[in-house]
Amino acid sequence: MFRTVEMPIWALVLLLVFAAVTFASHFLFPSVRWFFRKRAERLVARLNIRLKRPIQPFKLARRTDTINRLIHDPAVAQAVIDFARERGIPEDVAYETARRYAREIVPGFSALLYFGIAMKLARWTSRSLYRVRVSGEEEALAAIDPKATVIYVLNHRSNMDYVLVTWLAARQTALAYAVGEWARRWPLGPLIRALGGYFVRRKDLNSLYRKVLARYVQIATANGVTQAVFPEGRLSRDGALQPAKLGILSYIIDDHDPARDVVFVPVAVNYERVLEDRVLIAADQDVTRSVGLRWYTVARYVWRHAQLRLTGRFTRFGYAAVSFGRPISLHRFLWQGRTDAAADLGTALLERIDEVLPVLPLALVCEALAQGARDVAVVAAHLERRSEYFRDTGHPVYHALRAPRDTAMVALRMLEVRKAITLTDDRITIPDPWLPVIQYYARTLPTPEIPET
Ligand SMILES: CCCCCCCCCCCCCCCC(=O)SCCNC(=O)CCNC(=O)[C@H](O)C(C)(C)COP(=O)(O)OP(=O)(O)OC[C@H]1O[C@@H](n2cnc3c(N)ncnc32)[C@H](O)[C@@H]1OP(=O)(O)O
Ligand SMILES: O=P(O)(O)OC[C@H](O)CO
Repeated sequence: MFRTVEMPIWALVLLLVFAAVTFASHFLFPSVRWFFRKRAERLVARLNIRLKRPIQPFKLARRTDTINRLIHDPAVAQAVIDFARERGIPEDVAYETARRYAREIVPGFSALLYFGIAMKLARWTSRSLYRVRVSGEEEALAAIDPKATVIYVLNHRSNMDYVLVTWLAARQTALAYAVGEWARRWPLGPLIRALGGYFVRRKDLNSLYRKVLARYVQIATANGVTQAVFPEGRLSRDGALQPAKLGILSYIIDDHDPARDVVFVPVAVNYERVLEDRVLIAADQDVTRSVGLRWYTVARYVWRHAQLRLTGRFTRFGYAAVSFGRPISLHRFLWQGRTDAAADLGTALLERIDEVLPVLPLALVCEALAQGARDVAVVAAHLERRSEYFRDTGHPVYHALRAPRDTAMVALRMLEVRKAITLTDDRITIPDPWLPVIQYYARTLPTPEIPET
């Protein structure tokens, strides 16, 4: 018992490492986890007093519990059996596939990360890049039944959309986004999950995957989780609004329980400078239409941006405007009787986004240029006329300065800084490679009304 034992140093080190790991996993990690859990619970309790729409217990459940709940859902269990039969594979293999899908989809949520860090970062990023303007938020949200599940429905212009809108919504609630498979890569994947985003695949979908995704969306909706969806399903490549993808909307409709209404809040976003504009335009001209954004392109951009800031040469990218439209109550929408509710809802939501799409000076200037104006006075006259028109049709119209010529000049200077135009006295020249950019911004204006014949 008390005899001395000799052992090589490497074996002693190994022994100590094992002992340390065992100690940490049995005593330290649980208490550290418990410590953070307690802190998070206290934070959630405080937040839920302040937030208009408190964070739902479902969102705070442990990720493994939600995954188990999802794969033991009766509809998923049936889909597992059907999938196994369809593919001629054993049921336990199909079951494992369903579990893999559930693990891929289900998020966790860290209130500490979301409200403590991400929202501060989102506010700083939004404000330091843009002059942020918001309209219609109070009116849109005031009349919504507090028991209803709210789904924010946004047009997709830029990766800034969710940064901006999540920060703006943080006074009301935490948003859970449907996030494309592009963000599954490390380190984005775990980060987005911890911010409550659930992953969706946009291609290679099979019946089992669809069922797992559909049930996740339905269970979250039934449990009151406030969500955010980009119905266009991807970034607009040409600046115009795209037709709605109906997947998520149809899942929500299919499981609608009149006892808990679902209210869709249209949110329209526009920028005077979309950070990815040229990448999107290039994607629009590519056969695959995929965005060729590489990490080193982003790193180079961030580096140049940092240089501009450090040398005090950075000026903000003009306006970023967010506007809230008229909400749609699903209960009332379905009550009106529909043959294709998903298609009708998708169209109605995009129309309501279009209805409140913010009108920014740079877009009006680009519209004039795209129509052939090459003189500052003509551009200014166009801006004045079109601003009035859009104001009359109920769109939020933003002007930095009152005089149309001054407003037009601010936008023209922004284009000049990018070398998208040259200004000689009052004459404007557009180098050919920049024409698509001018047309892109012109298309960010609300959809022109089709004249009656
Ligand atoms: C600095 C600090 C930052 C802080 C910040 C914090 C925020 C931290 C979060 C990050 C946030 C990131 C945010 C990323 C933003 C994106 O990644 S956007 C891209 C991902 N999101 C989306 O795509 C959402 C909208 N998309 C959908 O709903 C898609 O439809 C789906 C679900 C992905 C499926 O894809 P799909 O197959 O292309 O879908 P679709 O053609 O619409 O049809 C699917 C189903 O719809 C149904 N359907 C279709 N048409 C109809 C119809 N007419 N009637 C009835 N049903 C129909 C059917 O059930 C159909 O299934 P089948 O019966 O054919 O099998
Ligand atoms: O536009 P995509 O298809 O590249 O999807 C990327 C995401 O929508 C960006 O948020």
